[in-house]
Amino acid sequence: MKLAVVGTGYVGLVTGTCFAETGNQVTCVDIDINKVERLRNGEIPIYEPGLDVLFDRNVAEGRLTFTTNLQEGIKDAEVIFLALPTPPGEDGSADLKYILGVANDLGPILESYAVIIDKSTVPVGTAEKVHAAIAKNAKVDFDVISNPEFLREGVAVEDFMKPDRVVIGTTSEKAQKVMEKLYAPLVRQGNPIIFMDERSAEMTKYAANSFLALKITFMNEIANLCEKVGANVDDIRRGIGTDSRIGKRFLFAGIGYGGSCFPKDVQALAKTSEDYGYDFRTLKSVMAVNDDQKKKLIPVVKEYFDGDLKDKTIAVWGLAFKPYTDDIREAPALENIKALLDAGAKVTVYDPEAMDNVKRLIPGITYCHTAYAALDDADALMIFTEWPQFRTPDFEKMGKLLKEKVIFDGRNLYELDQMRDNGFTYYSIGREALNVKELV
Ligand SMILES: NC(=O)c1ccc[n+]([C@@H]2O[C@H](COP(=O)([O-])OP(=O)(O)OC[C@H]3O[C@@H](n4cnc5c(N)ncnc54)[C@H](O)[C@@H]3O)[C@@H](O)[C@H]2O)c1
Ligand SMILES: O=c1ccn([C@@H]2O[C@H](COP(=O)(O)OP(=O)(O)O[C@H]3O[C@H](CO)[C@@H](O)[C@H](O)[C@H]3O)[C@@H](O)[C@H]2O)c(=O)[nH]1
Repeated sequence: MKLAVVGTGYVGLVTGTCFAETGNQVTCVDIDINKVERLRNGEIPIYEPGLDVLFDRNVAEGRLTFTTNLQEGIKDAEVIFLALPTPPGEDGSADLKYILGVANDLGPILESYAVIIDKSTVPVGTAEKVHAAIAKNAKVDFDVISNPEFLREGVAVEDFMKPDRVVIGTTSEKAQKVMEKLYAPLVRQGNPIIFMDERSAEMTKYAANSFLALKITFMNEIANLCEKVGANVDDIRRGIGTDSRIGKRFLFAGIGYGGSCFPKDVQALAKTSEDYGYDFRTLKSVMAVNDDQKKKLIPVVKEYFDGDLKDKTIAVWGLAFKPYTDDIREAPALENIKALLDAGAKVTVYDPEAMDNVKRLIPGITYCHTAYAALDDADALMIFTEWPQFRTPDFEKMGKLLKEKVIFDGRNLYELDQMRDNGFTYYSIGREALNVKELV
């Protein structure tokens, strides 16, 4: 099949590459000239494990090409994916200007029937809006359908190639047949394609992300309560996660959820609810609790240093919003680093992939080549991303480099006993009282 993918961010690039891998002819379109130039030169602008092998193969075999020209990109395409940004507008709703902008441009240049697919995360009713925008100037028949994407950054290729399910929102039988053919190679293991109407598919995506954000937030609140009552959230997680009705995944308490999706999608669903006159109380709580959770460790650090961080150097391990990505959108590390700087501290950081992205945003901090270099002469360590290389460090070396053997861990990387045995003062999330004076 001939496919066009408009937008070559995370989703567009993974969608294009994976569908080329399943034998389709794919042209990716982006307005960012530099990005298209880099892609044409064989350079992948994002860090995503496993993508490079598929990318190189499909470029080399001529199934994956790139252009900045929409008309050239969609020529003869039977399927056109819109994988464009939907950032939060000022009022929290998803901003549709990129999607509707491209939809307006598509009408006059469509030359034959095509299925136009909203791959971006878009609010209920968007397929109808995209249809109307194209129809204004279209001379040929077309369908607009919803096909939300559920991939996670860091494991995007696997999520895409072996999806738990594919959700397709369309009432057109013609479009349904095209989608069955396109997705056939990806649902071989028996995972279903679930067909529904466009509005339900659009809602499914927001419901999935909001439910996962709720699950994490609930565990973060259990963790906060554990600190008060003297219980350990790790045990609670094991104790409830083994109940198959609850499930083991997305129960890890920490420094709050971040990333390019959960924060904006929870906010957008809350805005949709407001627009339709529904008071979605759990969503409001999720947002408020997560905002507080992200800032949770700063008062603990301040109290440890008797309220004064001036002349203190805090080492930070982890900038990305989660491991295996260089994405720093809504990463808890950023807010915390700014709070440290505001309090007069110096900050030294290390992240295996995300430092270049942060350099553009936060000047005035020291970027180090290794995790240990960040500790040299620092007064304390804070951890914000659970990169595997942080899990089994050389504690003796850490103790020698740090001025004080104290760690504030937003990701619960280490066992409490292990840290006591190694002589560290160790604060984590939901495993013992965070009252500094009681612990020191
Ligand atoms: N990142 C994820 O893990 C993920 C997962 C599932 C769904 N989503 C959703 O998918 C959508 C895209 O997300 P993303 O993270 O890939 O976005 P992104 O910001 O990484 O990339 C979007 C791309 O679109 C390009 N673009 C903007 N306007 C354009 C235009 N007029 N023509 C062509 N290209 C244009 C940009 O240059 C950019 O390369 C969003 O709605 C997001 O919520 C993202
Ligand atoms: O038990 C957990 C699991 C995750 N997180 C945090 O939650 C955030 C999001 O993590 P994850 O869902 O793994 O990353 P994303 O790549 O943002 O993926 C989410 O957002 C995508 C964009 O919509 C969806 O496609 C995916 O299905 C959905 O998982 C990160 O800050 C994680 O640290 C926790 O705090 N505890």
